[in-house]
Amino acid sequence: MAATQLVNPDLVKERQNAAFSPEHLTYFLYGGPEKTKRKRFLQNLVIEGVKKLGVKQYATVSREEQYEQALQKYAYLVDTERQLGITNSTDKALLHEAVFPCESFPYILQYAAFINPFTMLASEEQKAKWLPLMKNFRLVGTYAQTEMGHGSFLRGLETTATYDPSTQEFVLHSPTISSIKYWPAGLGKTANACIVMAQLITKGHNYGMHAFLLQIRDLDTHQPLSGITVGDIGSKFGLSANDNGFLKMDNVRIPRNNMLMRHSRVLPDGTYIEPKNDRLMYGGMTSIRTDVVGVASRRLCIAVTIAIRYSAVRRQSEIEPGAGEVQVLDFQTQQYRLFPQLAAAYATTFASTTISAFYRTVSPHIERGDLQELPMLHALSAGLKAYTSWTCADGVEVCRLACGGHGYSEASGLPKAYVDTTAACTYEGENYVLILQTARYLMKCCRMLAEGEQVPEVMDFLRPSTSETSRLDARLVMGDLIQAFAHRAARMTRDAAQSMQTSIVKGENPGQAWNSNSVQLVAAAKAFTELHVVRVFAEAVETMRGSLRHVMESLWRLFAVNNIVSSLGDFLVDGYLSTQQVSLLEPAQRDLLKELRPDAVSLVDALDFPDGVLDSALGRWDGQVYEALYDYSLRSKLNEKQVLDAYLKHQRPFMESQWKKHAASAVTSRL
Ligand SMILES: CCCCCCCC(=O)SCCNC(=O)CCNC(=O)[C@H](O)C(C)(C)COP(=O)(O)OP(=O)(O)OC[C@H]1O[C@@H](n2cnc3c(N)ncnc32)[C@H](O)[C@@H]1OP(=O)(O)O
Ligand SMILES: Cc1cc2nc3c(=O)[nH]c(=O)nc-3n(C[C@H](O)[C@H](O)[C@H](O)COP(=O)(O)OP(=O)(O)OC[C@H]3O[C@@H](n4cnc5c(N)ncnc54)[C@H](O)[C@@H]3O)c2cc1C
Repeated sequence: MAATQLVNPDLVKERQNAAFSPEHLTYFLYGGPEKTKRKRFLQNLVIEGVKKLGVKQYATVSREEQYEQALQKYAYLVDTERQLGITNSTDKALLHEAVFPCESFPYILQYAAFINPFTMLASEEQKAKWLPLMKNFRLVGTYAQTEMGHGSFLRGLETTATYDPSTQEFVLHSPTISSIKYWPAGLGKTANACIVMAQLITKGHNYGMHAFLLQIRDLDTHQPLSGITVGDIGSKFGLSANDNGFLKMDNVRIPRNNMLMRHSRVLPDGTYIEPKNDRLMYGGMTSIRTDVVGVASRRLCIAVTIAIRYSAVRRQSEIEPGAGEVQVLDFQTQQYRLFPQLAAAYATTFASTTISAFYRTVSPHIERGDLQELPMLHALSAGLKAYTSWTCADGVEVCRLACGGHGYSEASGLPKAYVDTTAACTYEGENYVLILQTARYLMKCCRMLAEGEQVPEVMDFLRPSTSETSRLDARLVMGDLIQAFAHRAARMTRDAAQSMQTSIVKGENPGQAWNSNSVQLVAAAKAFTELHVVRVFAEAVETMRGSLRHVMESLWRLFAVNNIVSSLGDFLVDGYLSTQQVSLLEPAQRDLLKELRPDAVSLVDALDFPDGVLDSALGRWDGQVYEALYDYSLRSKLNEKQVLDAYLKHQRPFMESQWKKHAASAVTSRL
């Protein structure tokens, strides 16, 4: 930040009073001083670069302009990446975040869900042929899986790819209205190609969902190809700059070699060669789910930075009559709403780092055909995607509400952060559907343990424990708190397994038993995922030292205590926590709020978002919120003219007609 920048005195004081060095925490988060320096260089570079493009603030332009600006910004982003020779995913993510702060963009799936799944599913020969075209944007693509009628239940997809051996082509077809591909990002207007997921039919047999590369538009004119009907699905709850699209295929013929043939193949005569494991087809989704954990977590980090800085600047009401108005952050209720979001922002940050690392470790094994860790990766990535997107979407909304009236203005940056985060609860697998996949894995581990088989180490919490009561006391020892989460997850998992068994004994088939116990199964899977998050947050804190360790341990404790208090029944039902132990928690929670209060602003400063990423009048580093809000309002499109055409067209005639009617009746009444 510029040294001469005029900073709100309350924020200056907050920063002076911190008990730890936020810079050290920033280094911890971004991998050390050098990497932090690089992060700042990259983000500031593109924030300045975008300003020079002359694009207008997201919230002040129409959907069509948002779309156009997003294309313009993306072209600038890719040029910059290429000029700087950037290829690693961390640098790329930082640049994307700075160019598209909490904003979607039409090319969002070019790498995430076009090039990546293609790389996983295509043969070496196919990669050699098409990857260069994809990487150089001759082919701009998306992932077309969801249909109007089916998104969750992939076996229900209706699009067919029927092999015709006489021409050695597949015929892609949308047989019904419900089979129209619907929702894929960038499909409406931007993509000229896509990966289409369709039911593969050869020699009269349906072999289930497979991936095909389909060109949908002419590479030069961009007109849709014959047999293709494609377009934008229309305005949505958010993500306005994205042209999520529909696609109808009317007997579109593609060469045999457009089926992605790394794992399964169709020979020229139509013979089907099976994959080693049909779950490999789902690999692309697992990769995106791990990314979504990070995306959601960054949104909450942004929201909590905005809300805490604003709460330190905003003064309203008195605590002691006559003593002057206080910073709203001094109200206990404000701390009670915001500090748990701050803790969750850090918790989900560490969860994201660890699931990405796990994915990077396991994916080369999967590539080599060793699928041993795949079920664990699937269960954990599905659970964390659901847990994090729920936690972060709810958290962003809490932050928005905690900013009072100004939180409702787009100038706060919070509405767009919310619509962007809540979308993550649905895309890449609806959260309930996904967390039930985690529950499926828990049930499998219970069975394995019952049969004396080995389970992965992370699932050891399911082994019967010697202690059925907690040792928790007023010191809130980290190990005791973690043990409480482990006990809850194990008990809820075993109870769900037991209920399933009871349903089966009563005569329900496995599907019915699953459905009649699914509320319990979801609760167990959430408890397991929360245990994981609590653990990885604790592991990160345990590597810290000194004053940083002290403050982060308090934040961790707040996360743990807050989550116990908000699901107290889970911990009390079997007497694991006593009422006496529980009675310690709420006072401890209040003490933690008080303890964290002086460090709150520095804890969000450490997240190190430049103003260009926050894109918020309320969350600015310098705290000059009223100037920024006023400036935003003056730039409203409605203020471009003093008297609008709409006044002449609708308002004045309406007022005149009302007045005339009223005057006439007044005259009549006088007669
Ligand atoms: C950054 C922003 C980007 C935004 C991009 C958004 C892009 C999108 O939204 S793309 C569309 C995403 N769509 C989805 O995620 C669809 C969700 N549905 C599914 O994944 C599946 O239909 C699912 C998993 C729910 C059920 O599949 P189904 O084959 O019926 O599974 P099911 O019978 O429950 O399980 C079969 C086996 O496969 C396993 N399995 C399922 N998925 C996976 C996977 N991804 N990896 C490994 N194993 C898997 C199950 O664990 C199960 O194993 P087991 O039999 O040993 O227990
Ligand atoms: C912003 C956005 C971007 C998207 N981008 C893409 C994209 O690029 N490519 C793409 O292919 N798709 C995309 N999608 C589609 C998305 O992946 C699906 O919408 C999502 O997987 C949910 O499927 P659905 O819409 O069929 O929901 P449904 O399954 O119809 O969900 C409706 C309700 O039924 C419940 N339900 C369904 N099945 C079960 C079950 N087995 N057990 C319990 N409850 C169940 C759900 O929990 C939910 O409450 C996008 C969606 C959005 C909103």
